[in-house]
Amino acid sequence: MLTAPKPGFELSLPAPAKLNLFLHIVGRRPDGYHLLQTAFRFIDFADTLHFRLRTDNHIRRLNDIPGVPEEQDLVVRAARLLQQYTGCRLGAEIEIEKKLPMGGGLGGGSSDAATALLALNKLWQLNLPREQLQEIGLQLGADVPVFIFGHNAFAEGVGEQLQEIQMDEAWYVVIIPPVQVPTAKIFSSERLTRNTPVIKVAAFPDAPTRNDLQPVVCEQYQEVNTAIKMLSQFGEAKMSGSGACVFVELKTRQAAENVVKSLSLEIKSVVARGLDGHPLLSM
Ligand SMILES: C[C@@](CO)(OP(=O)(O)O)[C@H](O)COP(=O)(O)OP(=O)(O)OC[C@H]1O[C@@H](n2ccc(N)nc2=O)[C@H](O)[C@@H]1O
Ligand SMILES: Nc1ncnc2c1ncn2[C@@H]1O[C@H](COP(=O)(O)OP(=O)(O)O)[C@@H](O)[C@H]1O
Repeated sequence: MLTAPKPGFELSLPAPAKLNLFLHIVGRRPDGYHLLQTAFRFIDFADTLHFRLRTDNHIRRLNDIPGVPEEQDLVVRAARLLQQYTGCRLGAEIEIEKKLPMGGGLGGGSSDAATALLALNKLWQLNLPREQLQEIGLQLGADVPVFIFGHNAFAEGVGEQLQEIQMDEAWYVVIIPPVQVPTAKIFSSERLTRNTPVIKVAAFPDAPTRNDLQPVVCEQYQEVNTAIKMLSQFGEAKMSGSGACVFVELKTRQAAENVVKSLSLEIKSVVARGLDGHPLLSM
């Protein structure tokens, strides 16, 4: 998955999506953030980021992303935070080839930020260890650390306490409903249950699991409800994260492609392979 840099750039790197194979809300912190348990799996559906070194300290995003002003982009914020944290006086120009849906529950923005931290750590020759990059990443969002950790993981806390888990080969059909779900809105719902009993990591994947955010999202977004119903014909369909994307697991690529063929042409979907780890794990 690692490719030669695009001409004119020093580095071109993937930022893969994640699926939450389950997501239990087990409590709430005094600051309002939710304690959860989840299993993160990386898939081969990804954005691509291109990095060019600047010898001044400017950080520039080269392309427009509708709905995300440059200053709010998690990639730009990650780069600035890394500069602040290390005192580094170098800068970068960054192009983001966006494929992952926004507000999709696939962690696209978080993954872009994690790839930026890993890339700039190299480009600026900072040599920070991954654990330190994970701490910096956590300041940008609860989902950022796992993309730096790099292993498929069982996660606790707000998603930052990570244990590597091995996962079997699997293929996924992911439906991308035509809606964006704001994560904060779902977490603040009165209808959300916050008392699912804690499970042990060893209980996964055999223990019965679910996504506690799913009923709340399905109630508010009919498009997500419909996608779950459609995929339920083929297996246990679940929503990823706070939605809107919905997925079902299949054993082979062929089986996944057959599911896609049987869906109406109006339904936006992708077939993705479950990865053994993040493509930048060995970086
Ligand atoms: C739900 C999950 C599951 O992996 O994924 P997504 O649907 O976003 O992909 C994550 O927990 C999301 O992580 P992330 O998207 O990084 O969330 P953040 O930016 O940190 O938080 C956005 C908002 O969601 C709420 N939030 C988030 C995480 C958490 N454990 N408890 C919360 O209550 C907070 O209101 C926060 O202001
Ligand atoms: N580089 C980026 N890519 C996508 N979204 C970004 C980015 N930077 C900031 N955001 C903001 O983060 C929000 C959540 O995006 P994303 O992480 O892709 O979805 P989710 O959290 O549902 O998995 C977007 O709606 C957008 O406002």
